[in-house]
Amino acid sequence: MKDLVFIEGLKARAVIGVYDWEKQIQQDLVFDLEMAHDNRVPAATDDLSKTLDYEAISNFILAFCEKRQFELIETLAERLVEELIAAFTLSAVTLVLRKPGAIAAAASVGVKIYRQA
Ligand SMILES: Nc1nc2c(c(=O)[nH]1)N=C([C@H](O)[C@@H](O)CO)CN2
Repeated sequence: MKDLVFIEGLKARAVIGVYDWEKQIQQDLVFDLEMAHDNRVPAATDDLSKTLDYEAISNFILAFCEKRQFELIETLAERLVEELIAAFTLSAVTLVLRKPGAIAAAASVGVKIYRQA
């Protein structure tokens, strides 16, 4: 089964970084998610409650970034995916997390993880 629900280019602000100056400011983060889901079920019923609600998941990510603080983007990615799997009963998720302002000479840097429940 190859169906997905995805979120692309979700922009959030977070206190994130290893250096002292980074702990005093918020920086931009950008999230791409692919979440496995059998989309035939919501399509058959036309029922939001049978979907992975991308609005609810986006709001969850924005709230997570607002209230949590980490040094590494790896840690943020791992903790966020753990919470998403638990909160939305995800079976599998791929997360790409970019920190576009981190390296001036690079368009972006980041991590990509894939986790199964
Ligand atoms: N693999 C990683 N490398 C680095 C990270 C990180 O979170 N993961 N973080 C930093 C600094 O916080 C950097 O973003 C400051 O510009 C360096 N390398």
